[in-house]
Amino acid sequence: MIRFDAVTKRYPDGTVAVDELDLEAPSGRITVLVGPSGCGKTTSLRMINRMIDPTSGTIWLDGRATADVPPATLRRGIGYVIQHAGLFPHRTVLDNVTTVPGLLGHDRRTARTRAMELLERVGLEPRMASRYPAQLSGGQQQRVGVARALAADPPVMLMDEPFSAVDPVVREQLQNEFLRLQQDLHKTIVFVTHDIDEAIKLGDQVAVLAVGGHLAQLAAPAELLSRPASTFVAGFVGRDRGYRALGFTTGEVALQDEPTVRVGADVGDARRVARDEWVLVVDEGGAPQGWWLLSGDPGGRADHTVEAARLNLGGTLATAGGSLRSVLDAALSSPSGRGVVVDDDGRLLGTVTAAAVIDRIEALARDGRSGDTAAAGRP
Ligand SMILES: Nc1ncnc2c1ncn2[C@@H]1O[C@H](COP(=O)(O)OP(=O)(O)OP(=O)(O)O)[C@@H](O)[C@H]1O
Repeated sequence: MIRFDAVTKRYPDGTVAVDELDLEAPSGRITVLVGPSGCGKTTSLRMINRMIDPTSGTIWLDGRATADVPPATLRRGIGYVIQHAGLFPHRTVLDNVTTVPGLLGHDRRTARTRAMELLERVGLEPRMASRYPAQLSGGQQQRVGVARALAADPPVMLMDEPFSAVDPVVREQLQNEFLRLQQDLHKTIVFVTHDIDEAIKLGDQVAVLAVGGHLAQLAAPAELLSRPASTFVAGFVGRDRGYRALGFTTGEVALQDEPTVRVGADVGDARRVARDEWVLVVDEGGAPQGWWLLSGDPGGRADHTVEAARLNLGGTLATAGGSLRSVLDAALSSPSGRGVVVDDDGRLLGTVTAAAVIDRIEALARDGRSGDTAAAGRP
């Protein structure tokens, strides 16, 4: 665990970047520091590995005051990833990873094998190993940065805006892979971002800092969205937070039976079972394939069967036990107005209307709770 105890950083010019900060980052979890530009996120992060020393206060790492540990020793147990990855431009990808201090003590072959494993782990193909950083995309460079930080297998990782320099699609991929990696590795991570959506997606807990290095709120993402502690946090957390909070809320919504036909069925059969002009079409295994519009059927066609090519694929699928946000989205995006809910194997369980989801949300709100806001839940 990392603990900030009344930590203040005043720079020589008098700027107070961090002011009496008290904060705990639990072991094995992701703590995100988020806040507007200049609120002291980077300063706080760099005080953990002593790139910056606090003016006053103490930072504890697993019960030891970091001020008592020589910086080089401290940093062996702390990986550090920054924006643009900070790779050595004149070294290959492989050399960038093998030359970190944690691997230096090993013989060349061991270091190389470990580096190749790490590159694979972060999703890079072996052929990338001989390239130079400039020959990689921004996203690939960030992956190398993560691999390098993991090289010494440090229990702690500090990450300063590691995914900010890439486009939104790559960014989302990197975030998802990072979460998958953390499920295996259980590192103690302190992650800095200015992007509240990234904070909410990645953090087990989120610390919102205000300019001057004050802690405005420390809470799990769902709590931050549903109960911002001040107008500053509410403003920072931003619009749509009621809807986004649903991403952390699970709750049983009663499903209705949905009549279905198979791909290739006779349109007459579809008409017989249909509840309205939309019929849900499933495959042999009962997995939903799309919706068939009866009134859109030209009639009198020779084949006159339900064809896969003419299905409406507009609706998203929700998984039973998923968030109410995903169920509501399935309902709102369905051409029939009925959201399709499937089991973990993708087989149809039933459908649900947006009205039913809203009723459920209102009932939960009436009960004064926000469903099972699991700390581990992700939107
Ligand atoms: N070496 C320095 N000397 C003087 N002031 C500094 C120094 N480094 C940072 N600051 C100031 O300390 C405050 C906090 O800076 P810091 O970089 O920690 O903020 P940040 O939240 O990470 O900002 P950003 O999101 O813009 O990177 C800012 O007002 C900054 O100008």
